[in-house]
Amino acid sequence: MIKVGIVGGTGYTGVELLRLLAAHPQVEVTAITSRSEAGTPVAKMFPSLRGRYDIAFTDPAKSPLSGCDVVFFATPNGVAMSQARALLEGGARIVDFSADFRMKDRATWEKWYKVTHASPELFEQAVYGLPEINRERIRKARLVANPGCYATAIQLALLPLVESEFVDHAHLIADGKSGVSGAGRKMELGIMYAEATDNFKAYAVHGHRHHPEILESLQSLEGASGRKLGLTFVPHLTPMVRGILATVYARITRETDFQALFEKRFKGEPFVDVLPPGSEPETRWVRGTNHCRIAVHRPMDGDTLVVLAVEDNLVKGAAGQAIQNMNLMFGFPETQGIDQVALLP
Ligand SMILES: NC(=O)C1=CN([C@@H]2O[C@H](COP(=O)(O)OP(=O)(O)OC[C@H]3O[C@@H](n4cnc5c(N)ncnc54)[C@H](OP(=O)(O)O)[C@@H]3O)[C@@H](O)[C@H]2O)C=CC1
Ligand SMILES: CC(=O)N[C@@H](CCC(=O)OP(=O)(O)O)C(=O)O
Repeated sequence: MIKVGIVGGTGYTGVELLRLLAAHPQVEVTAITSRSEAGTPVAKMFPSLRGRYDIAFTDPAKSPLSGCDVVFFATPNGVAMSQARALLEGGARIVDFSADFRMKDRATWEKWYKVTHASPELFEQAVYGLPEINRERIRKARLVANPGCYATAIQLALLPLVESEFVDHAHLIADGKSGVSGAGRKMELGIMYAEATDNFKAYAVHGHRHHPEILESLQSLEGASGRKLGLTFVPHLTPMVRGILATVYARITRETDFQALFEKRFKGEPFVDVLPPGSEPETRWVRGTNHCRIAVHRPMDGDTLVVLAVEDNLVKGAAGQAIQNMNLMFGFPETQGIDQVALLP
């Protein structure tokens, strides 16, 4: 049994982490922080967790995390980078949901996040937490940077293509559609019910912060070395609560069996499911689960490959992937606590 601390337990990814950890047999959640709800019992704020958690939210300023084996930061950008060092020195391992440690090129990171990084040495040491590319490094890591939700779906859809030589790597296109929970649990005009429901829009078309994250990570793959990748990424907000559908387009330059390429790449991956030919995946096929389901298409037998990937932004895109990383870091079975089946309808 390991002791778990959560910073930011009242947000969407924090409460999703609590839901999933409630079913994990090898963890005890000993501290959950919130500045706004300090003192409130967890089960009072989230009655769905009644009978599962017998503790209250604690003010993070009261150092409730000492003695934890692992601390999850389910907090906005900027929090983990100023608190990680002390926790690591105290012996904890960290999984950060935010973007604080996701990249290696600090100048590019600072340009996108418009701050100077508070822990440059940890920025270098952190391991990017996408198990499908970094499993062995994650096992040994003390600090894991959980990828962004768009970044997870889009990279999984692109991995077999970027690692091989069958498409034009300079002109890849990724179209991302996200549910509103992707924006977090906060008051903001654009995500209010009357603004986001019965509506559909693109945003951050000029540039989204997951774009450099995706490019840097894919560029670092062994199979991609030396080749310059070009990606156009356009995110969209859809009137659903959870889920991401990523549609990726690539121009075919050499013939191969693309279905077989994807099946081979993800064979044995517990959370990536390459669907049978002709499938058109729906976000509800993965809702509440840690799966990313992928379909490979070649419309009209033409020269453009279309890859569809669905994930739950709060699970494989955040809390579930964080637990997958924790399982790897602590030598637990990789699927422990995160082998749920989606709820239909
Ligand atoms: N939503 C999603 O689908 C995804 C989110 N992420 C990332 O995960 C992180 C959390 O996202 P999400 O759950 O949506 O965010 P929310 O806005 O829903 O929740 C943020 C949480 O952090 C706490 N918090 C805020 N500021 C601070 C602070 N300065 N110090 C300590 N705690 C703080 C809040 O509680 P309180 O204010 O009471 O302290 C709250 O519990 C973000 O970095 C986000 O980018 C990553 C992938 C997907
Ligand atoms: C719908 C929506 O608003 N989604 C968020 C992405 C959430 C996420 O994963 O972003 P981080 O990099 O901050 O962790 C966005 O586009 O900003």
